[in-house]
Amino acid sequence: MVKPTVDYSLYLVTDSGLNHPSRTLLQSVEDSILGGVTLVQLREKNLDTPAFIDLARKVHAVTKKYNVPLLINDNLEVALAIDAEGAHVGQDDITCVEARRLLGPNKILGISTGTPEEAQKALADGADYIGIGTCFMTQTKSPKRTLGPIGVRTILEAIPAESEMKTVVIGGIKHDNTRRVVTHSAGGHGRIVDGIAVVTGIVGAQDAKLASEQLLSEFRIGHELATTKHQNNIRGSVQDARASVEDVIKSFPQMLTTLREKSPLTHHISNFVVMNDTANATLALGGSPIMAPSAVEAEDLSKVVSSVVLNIGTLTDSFVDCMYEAGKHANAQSKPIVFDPVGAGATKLREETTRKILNAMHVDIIKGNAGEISTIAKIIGGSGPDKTETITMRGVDSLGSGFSNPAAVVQAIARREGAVVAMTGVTDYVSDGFRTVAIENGHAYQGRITGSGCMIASSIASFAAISPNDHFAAAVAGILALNLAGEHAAARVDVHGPGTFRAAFIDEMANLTPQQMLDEARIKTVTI
Ligand SMILES: Cc1ncc(COP(=O)(O)OP(=O)(O)O)c(N)n1
Ligand SMILES: Cc1nc(C(=O)O)sc1CCOP(=O)(O)O
Repeated sequence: MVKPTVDYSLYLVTDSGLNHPSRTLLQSVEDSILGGVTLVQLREKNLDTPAFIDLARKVHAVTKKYNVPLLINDNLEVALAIDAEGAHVGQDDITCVEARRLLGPNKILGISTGTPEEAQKALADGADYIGIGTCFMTQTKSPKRTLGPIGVRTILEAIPAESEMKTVVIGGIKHDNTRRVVTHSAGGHGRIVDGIAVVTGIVGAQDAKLASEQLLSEFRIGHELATTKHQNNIRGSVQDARASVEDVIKSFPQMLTTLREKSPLTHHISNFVVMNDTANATLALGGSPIMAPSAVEAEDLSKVVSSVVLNIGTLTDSFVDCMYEAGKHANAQSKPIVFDPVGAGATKLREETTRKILNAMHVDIIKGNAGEISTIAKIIGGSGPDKTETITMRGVDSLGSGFSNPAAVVQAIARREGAVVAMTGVTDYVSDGFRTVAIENGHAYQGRITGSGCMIASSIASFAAISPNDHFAAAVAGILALNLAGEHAAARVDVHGPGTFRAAFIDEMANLTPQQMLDEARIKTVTI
C-alpha cells in the first residue's frame, strides 16, 4: 500500500462529548465530509481500546465511502487494528520516532507542536504533518497558552521553505476567524498553513455540513489572500459574495428598525471615563448595555449578550483579565467583538495589551482614530525575521501623524486581519478588505466632548448584534447613526457649546429616524 495523498484543507478532529445532541457522531462525520471535510481524526478520550476499535471501524466505513483518510488520535493499537490511514500523536504520547516505527513508512503521521523547536524535531523525526496550536482560546481543552496567528507564524517560519512537511492550525478555529488565521500567520518565506483542524466548529454545530462548507470556503479565501499577499499584491482577486455598498446603504433604515425592535444586549468592558456615556448612547439608539468589568461573570454573560465591546481606555489588570475571558467566550459563541484600542500607541502597556488581544482572540471589528490604527499597523506588520513581511500600506506617511491614503490603510489592515476596520476622524473610513467607504457625515462638536469615539464603538456593537453576517454594514451604520445624531444636535438652537451638545447628542440618537439613515447619508465608495 502506498501512502495516500492528503488534502489537509479542512481537518475534522472528533470529540463525542462535544457532538451535537441532534445526531450521532457517525452522522456528524458523514455530514461534514459532504460539506467538504478532507481529512478526519477520530479522537476519543474516554473509550477503552475494544470500544475505540469498534467505533473506529464504523467511522472508517463512512470515511472510506468518500475516500477521505482517517487518522486515529493517540492510540496506535487502534490505528493498526482497523488499518487506518494513519495516526496523530501529542507531545506527551508515544514519540514520533516510535510511532513511525510501528506504523511503517506508508501511513500518515502527525504530531502536535506548540514551539518552533517542536516543529523542527517533528520534521527530523519523520512526521508528515504537524498540528500547530493552541491558536485561540478553546473550550475543547484547557490550553496553557495561546499562540495567536503571530505565534503560528513563528512556528511556520522555523520550518525550512523547501520542506514537504505539512501544517495545520488548531484551537478555537471558527469560520469567522479562519481567514485571519490563514492570512496573518503566513510566514515570511511564503509558507502558508495547509489546513485548519476543527473540533467544536464542526461536531458542535447545528448543521455540520453547512459549518464545514463555510469553514472550507473561508480557508480557501484566506489561502488565496495569503498567496496573493506573498506575491506583494494586496489587491488580490478573491471575489466575495457580499452586498454592494449601495445595497448596504439601502438596508440602513431596516437595520435601525430591527435594532430598536430587538434591543440587543451588548457587554461593555469599557473605561471609567466614558462608561456612563456609552451606556446612555447604547440605550438612546435602541440597544441595551451591560457594563460588567469582572472576569468572573464573563462566561455567563457571553450566553445572553449579542455583542461585546472591548475598550482599553483605562487599563487595569482586572479589566484586561475580563477582556480575555469575554473575548474567549464571545469567540466560542460567535458573538461579535468590537475592539476599541483607545490610546493604543500612548504607552507600552496599551500597545502590549493591544497586541495580546489581537493574538488571543478574533476581533470582528477594530475601531480607532488615526493614531490607534497606526499602532495596529505597526503591531501586525513586519514581524518576519527578514522583515519582508511588512504589510503593504500605500499611504502611510508617518505612523501616528496621519495617512496620506487612509482608505488604503484601513483596507490593507482589514484584509490582513480578516476583520472590519473603521478609522474615525473628520472623514471616517471603513473597510472589510473588499468594500471600502468614506463617511462624510458628523460634526466638529463630536471631537470636543470626551467619549464620542467610544460611543461610536457602542453603536457599532449594537448594529453588529443585529447584523451577524455583515459586520461591514454594522460598522458603517453604527458610525453613520452617531454622526447624524451629531449633526442634528449641533444644529439645535439650544446647543451653545460642548456641554449642551453632549446632552443634545444623546437626545438626537434617540430621535434619529430610519429614513434619515438613508436620506442624509454622505457615504462614498473608495476604489483603491
Ligand atoms: C491536528 C491536531 N493537532 C493537535 C492535536 C492535539 O493532540 P494532543 O496534543 O495529543 O492532544 P489531544 O488531542 O490528545 O487532546 C490533535 N488532536 N490534532
Ligand atoms: C484537540 C486540540 N488540540 C489542540 C492543541 O493545541 O494541540 S487545541 C485542541 C482543541 C481544538 O478544539 P476546537 O476546534 O473546538 O477549538
